[in-house]
Amino acid sequence: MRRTLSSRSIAAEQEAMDIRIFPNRNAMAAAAAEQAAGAIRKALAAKGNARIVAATAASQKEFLENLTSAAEIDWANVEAFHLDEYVGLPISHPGSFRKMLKEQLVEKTGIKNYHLLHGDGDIAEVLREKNAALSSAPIDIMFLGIGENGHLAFNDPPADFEVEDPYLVVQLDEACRQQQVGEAWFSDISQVPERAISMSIKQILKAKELLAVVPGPKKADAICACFNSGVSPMAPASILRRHSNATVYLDRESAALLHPRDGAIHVTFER
Ligand SMILES: N[C@@H]1[C@@H](O)[C@H](O)[C@@H](COP(=O)(O)O)O[C@@H]1O
Repeated sequence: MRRTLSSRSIAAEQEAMDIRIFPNRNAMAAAAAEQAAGAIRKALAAKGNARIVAATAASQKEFLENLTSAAEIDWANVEAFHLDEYVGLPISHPGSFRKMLKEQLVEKTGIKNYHLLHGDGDIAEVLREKNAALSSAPIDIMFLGIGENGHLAFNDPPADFEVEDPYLVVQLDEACRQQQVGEAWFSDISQVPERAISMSIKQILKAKELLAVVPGPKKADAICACFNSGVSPMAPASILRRHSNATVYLDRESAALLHPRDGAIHVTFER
C-alpha cells in the first residue's frame, strides 16, 4: 500500500528519481533487496551474467542480509565490485570495506568473480587493474549508501562531478574521517586513514540502475541537503537526480527532514 507525496507532470514522471520511505529499517532493507534481486535476475536472464557494485558500510548490513538470502539468483554468474576502500588499511582491520564485501556478500553467496580494492597494496597497480576490469562492460545495478556529509562512495563535498577515472585516490576531509569514528571501527580520528580509493561520480552514474539504501537518524541532514533542492557538488548524492533509473530507500528517521520542492523527485510512503 502506497501514498504518493509529489504530484508530477508526465514529462517529469519519466525523469523523476524515486524515493521510497518505509516505517522502519527492516522493511526498507527487505524492499530494497527485492528490487535488487529482481534487477540481478533480469540481467542474468537477458545475457547470462550480471555485474554489480556493492556499497560496504553499516547502512548496508540488513539490505545485504536480505539480498544474499534471496531465492533464484545464480550467483555463479554474478561479478561483483565494491565502491571504495581506505588507502593503507589491511583487510584484517574491522573498518576494511573489502573485509565487509567478502563477509557480507562473497562468502554468503559463493560469488567467485569479485574484485577487491587492495588499499594496502601498490595503489597505482590496483587502480590500473581495477579501472580496466570495471570499465570492461556496463554495470547492471549498483548499491549505494550516502554519508552523513552527503558523499557517494568517498566523493566528499565539494565532489568532482567531471573526473573521468573509474576509480581514483581521494583525500578524505576531516568531517568524513570524524564520521567514520562514529561507525565504531576506529577508536579516534588519528586511526582513520587520510586517503581512500573511491569510485568516481561519473563512473557511478554509468550504471544502468542505482539503488541507494540510507537508513537512520544520522542521515536526515544529508537527505535534506541532497534532495530538498537542486544538484550541487556540496551535496554529492544530489547528482542521483540526474540518473534515469535511481531509487533511494529511506526509513522514517532518515526521511525526517525531506520536503522536496520540485516535481523531479517522486516520493512514496510505503506501509
Ligand atoms: N565511503 C563509505 C560509503 O561507501 C558508504 O556508502 C557511506 C555511508 O556509510 P554508512 O551508511 O555506514 O554511514 O559512507 C562510507 O564512508
